Amino acid sequence: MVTTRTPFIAGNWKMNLDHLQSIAFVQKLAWSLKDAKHDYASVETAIFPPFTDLRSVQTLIDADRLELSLGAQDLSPSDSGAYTGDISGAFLARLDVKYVIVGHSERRTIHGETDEVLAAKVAAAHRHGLVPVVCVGETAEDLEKHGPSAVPVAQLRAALSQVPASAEIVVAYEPVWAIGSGQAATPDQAEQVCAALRSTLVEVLGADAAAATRILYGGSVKSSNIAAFMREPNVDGALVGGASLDIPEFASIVRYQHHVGV
Ligand SMILES: O=C[C@H](O)COP(=O)(O)O
Repeated sequence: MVTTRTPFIAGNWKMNLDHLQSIAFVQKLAWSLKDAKHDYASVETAIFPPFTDLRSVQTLIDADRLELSLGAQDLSPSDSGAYTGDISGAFLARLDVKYVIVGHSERRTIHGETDEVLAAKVAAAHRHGLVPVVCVGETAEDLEKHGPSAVPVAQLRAALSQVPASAEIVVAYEPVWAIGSGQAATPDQAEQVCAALRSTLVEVLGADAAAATRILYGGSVKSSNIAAFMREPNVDGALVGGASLDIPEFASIVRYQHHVGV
């Protein structure tokens, strides 16, 4: 079976840009991509603003018919009730949010999220028709002790424990040591782990679902290294943090197909 996976470039704003800044930012990004005649069909482009920006950004996307996909940075494993500070997948779905990041290493380390919580969040996303972007990745210590693939593969298995083969997911391989460090993995390193993650998808979800699932690399992605990652057969896109907050830089990442030598 031949499956073509649409490349996916996602900007995770983390806790940056308030709701007013987000409007100006999205307008400028859209103009920049329009000026460059970006073909959204050839590279799906998504942004993941903070929760408080989602309504403003969704209204803008809707009013200006922008082809940007909207994502949220997290969701509650529960649907409603006494969970102070949590945001339900049902609320996100009402705002036309399509994707939701789960298991980002910053949630795992700062908020102590376990693989069990992550699996429950993946299930909650699917209950509300959201596509979870499941983040996995090893720390520098994991890398030294267990090699590159063991921890990301174990995290993926745990996250998939409640996923039916028919449900769409996106996987993001983000080595923790590469996030925000300026020291990206090499394309070879990324490919090695992404290939192991795809084999895991084959085992757990079956060959067809695995072939259709997009696997992203994340960790110090910039306009100068994106094209090399995208040449790898098992890397289908990128989850971009810091560089997604710089409009010319993010627009250049999104338009990697036009870089010289690609
Ligand atoms: O979600 C994005 C990642 O944490 C990567 O962040 P970074 O591009 O700033 O290294």
